[in-house]
Amino acid sequence: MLWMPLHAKIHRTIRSRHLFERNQRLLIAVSGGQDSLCLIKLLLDLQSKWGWYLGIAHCDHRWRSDSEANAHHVENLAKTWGISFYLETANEPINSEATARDWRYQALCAIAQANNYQYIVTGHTASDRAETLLYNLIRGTGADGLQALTWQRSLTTGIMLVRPLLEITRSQTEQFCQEFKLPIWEDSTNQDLQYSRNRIRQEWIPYLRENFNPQVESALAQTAELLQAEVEYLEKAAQQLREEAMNMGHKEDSLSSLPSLRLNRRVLQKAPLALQRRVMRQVLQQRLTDAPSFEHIEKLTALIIAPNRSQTDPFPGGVIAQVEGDWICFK
Ligand SMILES: Nc1ncnc2c1ncn2[C@@H]1O[C@H](COP(=O)(O)OP(=O)(O)OP(=O)(O)O)[C@@H](O)[C@H]1O
Repeated sequence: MLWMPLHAKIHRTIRSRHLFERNQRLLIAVSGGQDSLCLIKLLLDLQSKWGWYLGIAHCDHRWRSDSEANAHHVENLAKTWGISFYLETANEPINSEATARDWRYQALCAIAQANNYQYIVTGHTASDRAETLLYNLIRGTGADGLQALTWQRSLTTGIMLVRPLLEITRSQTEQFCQEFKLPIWEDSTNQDLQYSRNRIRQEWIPYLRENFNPQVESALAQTAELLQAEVEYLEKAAQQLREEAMNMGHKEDSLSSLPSLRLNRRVLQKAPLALQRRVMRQVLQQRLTDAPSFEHIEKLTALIIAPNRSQTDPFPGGVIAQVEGDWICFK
């Protein structure tokens, strides 16, 4: 077998980041595009060293007219390689990117659960990470959005999503596919510039590459990597602070199943603004059905030093927060 630098790199990444152990069952999400083909070929070539059992899952969103042919194409590849193949087909065509993603992860989890896989593996690359970072930068998400795509994430109990290609760029996966003559299924919608994701990929990144930094994708992916560790650290610190601020403030509310909540202002006043904001966001995340907005978090954070009896406007769902001496109370 031809062993390329990419094989060695992925082998090292998997080992050093503890992405998988030996003899595990891995379900590989294969669209048929260059990234997931590169992924499955790399894992197949490493399979004997690690003793994995590999399966391929494909999701047919029925979005494109060639989607059924695409699914057959992936199925045939699985047959050629002698790997189990699982197909989920949407009941009706899904034509929005966000809905397609949600449905896809649900479908992949269902396949994994039914067939006893603990890992779902996708072909997201450093280029995807760079694009996600830029996309979230212009939406104003802060560090949490800029950490853009993590190596591992729990999807549901007992099932992890793992992305081993986060340090490999799209031009590397393309070159790898050419080298091994892997039959890439070209996704026609990737050319469609009505999707902001495609405009970032086809217009913004090339502009940055040509005018600012030839390695811009790796540079942005590296930024995401640094931010990931920082976000993790800050979230843990905020969680500890929240627990400290809630201490003794935790009393059962007889009218609701949620414990009524109060936060101690003296504890919060000693903390840096970065943690104050994170505590407030965590609290709101638990209380609101939608993700809390920047304004919601700022209003609540302002109560930490506001005069007694100050209060916020109602949050969606009607809850308000009010200062009662040393406490911020939620009603
Ligand atoms: N229809 C699908 N069926 C199975 N897995 C998918 C499907 N679409 C995407 N994935 C998985 O999600 C990853 C990221 O998907 P995304 O749509 O961002 O990229 P893509 O352009 O489809 O990537 P690729 O080059 O692998 O096709 C893919 O690498 C693949 O692992």
